[in-house]
This record gives sequence, C-alpha cells and structure tokens, in this order.
Amino acid sequence: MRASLIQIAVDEGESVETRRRRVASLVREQAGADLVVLPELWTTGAFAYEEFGREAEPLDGPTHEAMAKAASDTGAWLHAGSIPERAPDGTLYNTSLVFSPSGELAAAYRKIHRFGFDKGEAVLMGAGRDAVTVRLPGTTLGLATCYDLRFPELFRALVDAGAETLVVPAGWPERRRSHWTLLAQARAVENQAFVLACGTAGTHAGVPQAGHSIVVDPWGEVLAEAGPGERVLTVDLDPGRVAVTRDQFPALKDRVLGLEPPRR
Ligand SMILES: O=C(O)CCC(=O)C(=O)O
Repeated sequence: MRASLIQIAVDEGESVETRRRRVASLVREQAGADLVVLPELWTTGAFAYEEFGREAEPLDGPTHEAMAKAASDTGAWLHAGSIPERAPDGTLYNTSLVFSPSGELAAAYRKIHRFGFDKGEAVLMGAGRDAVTVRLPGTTLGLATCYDLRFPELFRALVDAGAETLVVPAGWPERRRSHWTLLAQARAVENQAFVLACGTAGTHAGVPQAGHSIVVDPWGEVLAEAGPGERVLTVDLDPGRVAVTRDQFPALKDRVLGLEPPRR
C-alpha cells in the first residue's frame, strides 16, 4: 500500500479558496498512491480560532466538493484532513472526512478531545462522541485528530474495532514537537499498528507549526519523517506487518481489562 502524506503550509496571506485549489492539485499529483492524507483544519489553520466560525462549512460544503473530486480524479482513498464543520443545529465540530477512490464520503469523524483547555477549540467547538474506523482493501483505518494523540484509550477503542492503520491529521505546534514524535511512536508500539501522522508547515495565528509528519510501523520504527517545510511524504507499507507483529509478539492478547481501583 502506497501512502502519501501532504504536509502543507497553512500561512496567512493565502486565501482559503486558493489553498483549497492548491491542495486539490497536490492530491491529483499523487496518482499511484492508494491512500493520500491531509492535515487537520488546513483551510483555516488549527490555531486561527476567529476563522473557525467564518470558514465553517456543512459536511457537504466546498471542501467536500473539491476533495471528493480530487479523490476520484486521483483514484485513491483520500483522508482529507479536517474541516471546521457547521452541523445543522449550528454547533461547530472539527471533522475529518475520508473519501473512497470513487469520490464517495466513506466516513466523517468529529474530533473527540478538543484542544485549548479554557479557550480556542475547547470552547468554540463541540466534542465528537464516536470512534470511527474505515475499511480499505487490505487494512482498516482508525481515525484520530491531533490532540487525540495524547489519549491512548481512544486508540485502544479503535484497535478493538479492528483498526490496523491509525491516521492522525494534525496542526501540531513546533513548541511541543518532541511530544508529537514520541506519541506517534508510542501509539504504534502499544497498538502494534501503523501510525500515519500528517501535520502542517508554516505559521498561522502566530503559532509556528512542527511539520515533521511521520509514518511509524507496528514495531515502532520510523519509516519516514518530514522536516519542518512543505513536503509530500510517500511510503510503501506492507499492511500484513500488523498481523505478523501481533502474532509474533502477542502483547495485545495480555491486556487486563476492568482493573479494581487501589484500596485505601
Ligand atoms: O497536544 C498538543 O500539544 C497539540 C494539540 C493541538 O494543537 C490540537 O489538537 O490542535
């Protein structure tokens, strides 16, 4: 399976419409890939909080339209990163979209863990409730977004639902880049799964982005890693490595669930 992660810069100075066209043409350039992955909130930037409401779109809005066409023109599965979604009841969500090679919307995932504590996404957006997997030929994707990477229980829920390739679009800041790399490897090792984590380059809303999109195999080895700038990171994965790793080192089978809390 060939996967291409498109690490684009989300800088002010480029309009959302221009970026949408640029990203669609970058997706089309990946003909031959089986799966193309984009970052989190690449229309606005993950830290451009004032833009969320202004650029919010319904699930079938302009990004859906452009990315569905890009997926079908490319003939690849497309994890189109996330958009600020305006739900029919007016609530905003940070929602990832996955398209099939024929351009059908195969899945939408509303980010469960919202970042910002008492500001930003955490107060402006609603929280998703549902873990989402997507069946592809040869592997099952488990969907997570950026800050979700810090919450291993979500990834365990995805693995329990059959996920073998964990896809994490992000807008991770440079300031905590060491966490990004460490957590991507940790999620791969503990879940014995591929991790495809696609971040952004550039600076928006005064927040320099980490870039460093990364692909990790089920043994925790880094197969490919980008630098800080714009880059398409292309890797050939053998999805069969997940079953081999889980079979040869069957740690997932030793999980103990429902532990008693410590006695006082
Ligand atoms: O957890 C982090 O350090 C970054 C998270 C983040 O930037 C996000 O979820 O948008």
